Amino acid sequence: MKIQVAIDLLSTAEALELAGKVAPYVDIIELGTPLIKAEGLSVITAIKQAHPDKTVFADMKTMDAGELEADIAFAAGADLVSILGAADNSTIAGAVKAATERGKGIVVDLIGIADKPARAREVAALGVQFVEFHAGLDEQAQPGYDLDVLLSAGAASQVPFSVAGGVSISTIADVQKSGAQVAVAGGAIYSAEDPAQAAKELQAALV
Ligand SMILES: O=C([C@H](O)CO)[C@H](O)[C@H](O)COP(=O)(O)O
Repeated sequence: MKIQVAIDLLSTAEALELAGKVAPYVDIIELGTPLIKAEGLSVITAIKQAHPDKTVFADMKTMDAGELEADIAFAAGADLVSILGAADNSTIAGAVKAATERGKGIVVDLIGIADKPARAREVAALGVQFVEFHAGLDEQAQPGYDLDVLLSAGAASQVPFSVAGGVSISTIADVQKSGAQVAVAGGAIYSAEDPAQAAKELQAALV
């Protein structure tokens, strides 16, 4: 299983600093949606230039104009771009077209989707790289939030998937057991006192 650090900070300088600390322990560096909105596509270019050996994930969360939005993120240096699972199939197909032309990949984010396994199977058939079983920061903050629900849904989907929703050192083993290809960790790394150590421990917890 790969580890993806989600950088939900708000400046390119902070993102570069964090990525520099944690890069040795992660496979994928994700530029979070708030970061891209705050800094623009230039943050993608800055991170890719600093870490050309890493997979750079632009969390665009695109809902429309899939081909156009994916293409501008790829042109800026992204290797993977997220499109929302709530988008029309034509939006996802357009993004996949852009990815295919550039030799890159699309990840569909199932945030807000009720029947995640069913939608995962639909979008997998459109040629996406993998599907993200995701509970966003607001959903995680609600009483009774349970990561296990996401893990069960991912396992039931029978398509390549990632998991994002407050993954931490206490849950990463369960994420791996669920069969996920990628564990996404944001706050567990960027909010840690020592982000490099936190990322190292996540990596060390993998079997
Ligand atoms: O995608 C995310 C969220 O929508 C804000 O951009 C997070 O990066 C994702 O939820 C992972 O972060 P954590 O839940 O803090 O691990």
